[in-house]
Amino acid sequence: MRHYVGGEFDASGVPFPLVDPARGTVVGEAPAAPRELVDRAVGAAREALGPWASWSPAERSRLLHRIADGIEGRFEEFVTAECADTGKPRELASTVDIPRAIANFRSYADLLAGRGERSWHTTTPDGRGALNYTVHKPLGVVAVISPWNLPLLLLTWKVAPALATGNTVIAKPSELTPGTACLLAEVMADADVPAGVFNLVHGGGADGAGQWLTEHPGVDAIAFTGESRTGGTIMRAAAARLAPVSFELGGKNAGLVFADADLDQAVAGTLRSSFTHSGQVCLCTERVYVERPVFDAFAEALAAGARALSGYGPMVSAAHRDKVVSYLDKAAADGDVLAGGGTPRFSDERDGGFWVEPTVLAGLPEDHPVVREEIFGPVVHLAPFDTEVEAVSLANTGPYGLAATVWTGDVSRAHRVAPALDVGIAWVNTWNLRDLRTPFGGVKASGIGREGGDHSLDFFSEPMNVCVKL
Ligand SMILES: NC(=O)c1ccc[n+]([C@@H]2O[C@H](COP(=O)([O-])OP(=O)(O)OC[C@H]3O[C@@H](n4cnc5c(N)ncnc54)[C@H](O)[C@@H]3O)[C@@H](O)[C@H]2O)c1
Ligand SMILES: O=C/C=C/C=C(\O)C(=O)O
Repeated sequence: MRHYVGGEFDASGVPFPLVDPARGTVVGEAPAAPRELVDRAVGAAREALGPWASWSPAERSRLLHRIADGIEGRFEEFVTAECADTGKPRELASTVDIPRAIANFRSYADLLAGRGERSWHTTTPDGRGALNYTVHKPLGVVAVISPWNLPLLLLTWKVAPALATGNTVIAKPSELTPGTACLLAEVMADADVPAGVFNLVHGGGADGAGQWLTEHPGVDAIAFTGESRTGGTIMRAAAARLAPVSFELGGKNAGLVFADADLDQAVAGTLRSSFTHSGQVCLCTERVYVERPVFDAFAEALAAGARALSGYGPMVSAAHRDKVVSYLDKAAADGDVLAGGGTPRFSDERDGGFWVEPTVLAGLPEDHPVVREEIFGPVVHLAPFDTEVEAVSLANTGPYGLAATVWTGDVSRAHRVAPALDVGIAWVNTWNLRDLRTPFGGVKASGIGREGGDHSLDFFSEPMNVCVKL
C-alpha cells in the first residue's frame, strides 16, 4: 500500500494495520501520510493545475477512457482488493463496485465530450446588440475524501468528474479500505495522467491526512462522502476559507409497502434493499412501513427470506460490528425480533470475523434509537400504517432524507407518494436502479448538493459569464 504524490509512489509514514473483516486477522498494513507529505501532495496538485487546464475537453475525455480501460484490464485484481478490504462477496464487487468505477470514468468522459456552453444574444439600445456566453473553469485543487463501504465506486464517482472538469485531485480513501485506491493510482500512472493531476494519500480522518486536507489553505474545494457528523466537522474546516463542499452523508431510508403492491416483488425488493452488502450501503432500507391489511403476510415473508439468506458479508470492522450489535441488543429489550438478532456461529475461522445475522425487527416506537438512528448494518424495522397520508408522514420523520422505496400497484399513488417524500432519490417498485445522469444526493442531514451527470460537472466548475458588445 503506497501513497502517490506528484507522480511518485511513496510509502513514508507510520504503518497502520489492515484487518480482514471476514476472519478478524491482520493481513497487512498501510502508511499513514505525515503532514509534510499532505503538504507536498497539495503543492504537486497546485503545480499541475496550469498545464492540466491547457488540455482540451476532448483530450481529457480520451484520458478518462484510458483510465477506464486500465481498470478494466486489471478487473480481477480490483475485485480481489475490494473484497479483501471490505469482506463483501466477490459477486457483489464484480457486478457492482468495479463495473461502476469503470462506468463512472466512461460516463463523465462522454458527458464532457458532448458538453456545450450556453450563450445569449442581448439586444441593446443602439441596436447593435451584445453576445453573452458562459465559460466553465475548474475550481482548482480538490480534496476527495471517501468512505469504506463502496471504496472504489465512491472514490471514482468524485475523481472522474473532478478530473473531467480540469481540476487536480488529492484522494484520501478510508483507512479501513485503501486497497483499490492504490490500484487506481497505478492505473493513473500507467495511463500517463500528468504528475500531480491525481494524488493519493492514506491515513485517518481526525488528526490525520483527512483533517489536514480539509484545513489546508491550498485546497480549493472538498468532495466528501461519509457520516453526517463528519460532514459537520469538515464543513467547519471549510468555512474558515469559504471552500465549496459537496457532501454525501448518512441516511435512515424508509420503504413504503401498500396493500395494492405485488407482495412477492415487495419482499424480494426489500430483501435486496435492506441486506445488500449486509446493509452497509447508504441507500439501504432500514425501516419499512406496511399497510396494515398485508403487514403480517409481509413481515412473515421478509423474516423467512432473511433467515434463508446466505453468502452475505461481514461488517467492515470490529467497532462497526459492535455498533450494529448494540442496536440489536436495544431492539431485543424493547421490541420483537422476527429474524436474526445476533452474530452467527460458523465453527470455523470466520468466528473471528465481524459477522451479524440479517435481522428483521418490529414493535418499536417511532422515537426509538433503532428506528431513528442510522445503523448501517443488516437490520430493518417493520411497522404498520393505515392511510397514505400517515405513511408519507412516517417516512418523512427524522433527521435524514437520502433515499426511499415505494411498493404499489397503483400508478397514480406512485406519482402522488414518491414526490411527497423528503428525500433526494425515490424508487418505485425497484431499488438502486441507477442512471448516472440523474441527480444523486440527500436533503436534511443526508447531504449538501447533488452528484451525477451535469450536477457533478457543475459542482467541480466555476461558471463565468463573458459579455461582448457587438
Ligand atoms: N450519501 C452517500 O452517498 C453515502 C455513501 C456511502 C456512505 N455514506 C455514509 O458514510 C458513513 C460510513 O462511512 P465511514 O464510516 O467511512 O464515514 P466516516 O465519516 O467515518 O469517514 C469517511 C471518510 O472521512 C474521513 N474522515 C473521518 N473524520 C474526518 C475528519 N475529521 N476530517 C476529514 N476526514 C475525516 C475518514 O478517514 C474516511 O476517509 C455512513 O454514515 C454512510 O451513511 C453515505
Ligand atoms: O453507500 C452509498 C452508495 C452510494 C451510491 C452512489 O453514489 C451511486 O450509486 O452513484
